[in-house]
Amino acid sequence: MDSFGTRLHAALDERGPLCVGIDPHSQLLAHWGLEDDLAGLEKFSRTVVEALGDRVAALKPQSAFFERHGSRGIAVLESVVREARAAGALVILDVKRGDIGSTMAAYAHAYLDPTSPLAVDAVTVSPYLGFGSLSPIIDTAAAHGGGVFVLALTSNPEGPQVQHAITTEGVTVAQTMLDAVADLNEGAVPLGSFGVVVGATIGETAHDISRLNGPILVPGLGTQGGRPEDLRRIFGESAAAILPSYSREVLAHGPSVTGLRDAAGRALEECRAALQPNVNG
Ligand SMILES: O=c1ccn([C@@H]2O[C@H](COP(=O)(O)O)[C@@H](O)[C@H]2O)c(=O)[nH]1
Repeated sequence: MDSFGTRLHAALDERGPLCVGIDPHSQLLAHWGLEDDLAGLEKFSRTVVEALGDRVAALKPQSAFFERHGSRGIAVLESVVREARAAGALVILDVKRGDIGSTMAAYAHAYLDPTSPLAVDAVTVSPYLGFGSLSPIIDTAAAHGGGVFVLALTSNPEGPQVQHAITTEGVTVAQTMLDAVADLNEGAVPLGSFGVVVGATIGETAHDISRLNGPILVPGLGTQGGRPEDLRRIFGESAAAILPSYSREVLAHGPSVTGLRDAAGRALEECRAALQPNVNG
């Protein structure tokens, strides 16, 4: 199998820069006229896959909203992942795992070993037990063509307390993570499989992402206040492998399949326009 970086590069070319999150919030289930139960969870998630699985580059189920329904919620997540991948979307499981290395090896098996029932294309991980603790999941991704997105500069207002802290090397914690991911991607063509998460809400920061050679997953758009225009301002020339991600902003247009497709189409066109190279310099 091609590497995740290669598959994502092709998906961005073919389908454009958009990831849609599958976040079955109780409020969204109610808005769709569904009960906050297993049947509601299943109907909601399957409708998103039916509407968008054949057209967006990536779908990003948020594991928490499935976990809250217990083991049967996880079973729904398994089938949603299978259906989304069969429809041609890459699946990024937003699960933000981070633990000691030996436990990370078990998470790696759960999400990135193709023999696992919950195998996906890529996962989000938290590096705040130290970047080295991620080695087992990075190795598993490399062995099986999977991807890993490392939290660097998150979209929530509390993030800078940790991520902007200055390390003993005199750079921010976030810059340390950005540099460590860049090292993993060195020389990868057309795109490395190791990405970072950088929120669209981070505003002006002096972080350098230019060496990354990997994808940047960008949540925080729409409901959290980030706008497509922020993408070029934040990423500048590193805008080549940006994967903007919307959840509630698009999901609020269901349960109509057409409503979801139209909302995703608008988001895609706005992001595409914002990421277009500025020919006038
Ligand atoms: O920095 C981060 C990392 C992850 N997220 C996740 O993305 C979605 C955002 O949902 P919206 O409805 O588009 O606000 C959600 O699953 C978060 O857990 C993030 O927001 N910020």
